[in-house]
Amino acid sequence: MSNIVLKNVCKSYDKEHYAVQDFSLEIPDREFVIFVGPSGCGKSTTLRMIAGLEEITSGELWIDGQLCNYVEAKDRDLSMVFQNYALYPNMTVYENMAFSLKIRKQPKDEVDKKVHEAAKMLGIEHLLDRRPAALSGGQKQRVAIGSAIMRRPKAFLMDEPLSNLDAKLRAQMRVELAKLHKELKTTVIYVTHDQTEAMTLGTKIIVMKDGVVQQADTPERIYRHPTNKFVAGFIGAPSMNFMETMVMERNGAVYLEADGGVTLRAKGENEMVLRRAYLGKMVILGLRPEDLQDETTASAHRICYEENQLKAFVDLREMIGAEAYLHMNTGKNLITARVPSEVPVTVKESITLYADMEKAQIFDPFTEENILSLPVEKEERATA
Ligand SMILES: Nc1ncnc2c1ncn2[C@@H]1O[C@H](COP(=O)(O)OP(=O)(O)OP(=O)(O)O)[C@@H](O)[C@H]1O
Repeated sequence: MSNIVLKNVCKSYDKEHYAVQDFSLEIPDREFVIFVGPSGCGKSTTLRMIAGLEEITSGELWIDGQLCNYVEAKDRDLSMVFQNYALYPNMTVYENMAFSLKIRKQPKDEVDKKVHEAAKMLGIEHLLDRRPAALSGGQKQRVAIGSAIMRRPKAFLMDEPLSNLDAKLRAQMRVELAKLHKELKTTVIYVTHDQTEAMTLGTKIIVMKDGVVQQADTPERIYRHPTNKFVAGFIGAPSMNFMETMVMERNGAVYLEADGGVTLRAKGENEMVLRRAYLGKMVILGLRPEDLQDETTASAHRICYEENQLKAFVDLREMIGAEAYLHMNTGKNLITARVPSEVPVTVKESITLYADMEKAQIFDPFTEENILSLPVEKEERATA
């Protein structure tokens, strides 16, 4: 069992800027936590502080109930996997994997058993006699992971372990890491800037920007209930569409009006909040590409109404396989829809799309916060 807690952890390298600011998080045992965010947002620094490779400027790090700020890296019982493999070039795969157990003076036959078990799990048994120079990138990464899992540490810390691999290998290793996590039943803290890795591997995702945590949540909630416009735009590919819209009330219903004659009716909790706080004001409407559908798909999803349709002109059609991305403009706004590739529309044609307004996200134009995350609304809904 291991439990890792960070309390208001800060890191500043130069006394003027914070690389990490006020980072608080509780990581229960067996969680697969992902730190994700753009380059320079503080992901690796946070991981390195947990590992003990970087000093904590202020705040507290607790591992299994022990304050660890000043505990040396080697005494924290954590195992780290780096992007650049960190293998000993003059040792064979077997020797690399056995190394951490040998220096702990474990019996030879036990070491041998563990190496073979891990090699089998990772599909590298046939490579045990080779040296790292004779391995491909994917094989080296498997060996690095194999070396890390020889011991059963309190947690595995992984810093972009798959970023040197090509797209196909990365996808394959992603699946293997997910399986490994299930088998090893150990906490993993994993740094990436790849949001597909974040969404598929994480049980919890921490989205960071400029050293500050923006949202710490499950992949589903990060995707469907982003706390602000940054998280909404960062997670999801193609990115969420954003449109500046004016909030209007007509015949008792609340509508969002954008340039180019776009008028969409607000639904659910969004409607409630817009009516109370935003009538006659601007807001930013966010719609994921898959929540803009052609007529046939919209009918199947029962979202085919006049009050949520918009006409757009197709600038580019990208064929992906089962789906196509339509890059369009509605006058002022550029938007992307993800539709079945059979939808018969080509470049320079216009198409009518239906927005699934139940799934729309709406952001305050000044704070860029999701209007459903505003404190006043939280209070009111909590007491409703
Ligand atoms: N040793 C250092 N000295 C000074 N500044 C540093 C040092 N290491 C990192 N930084 C700064 O701290 C900030 C966070 O860096 P960090 O490496 O944690 O970002 P990251 O999110 O992991 O980025 P990337 O995805 O590019 O690896 C950056 O502004 C970086 O320039």
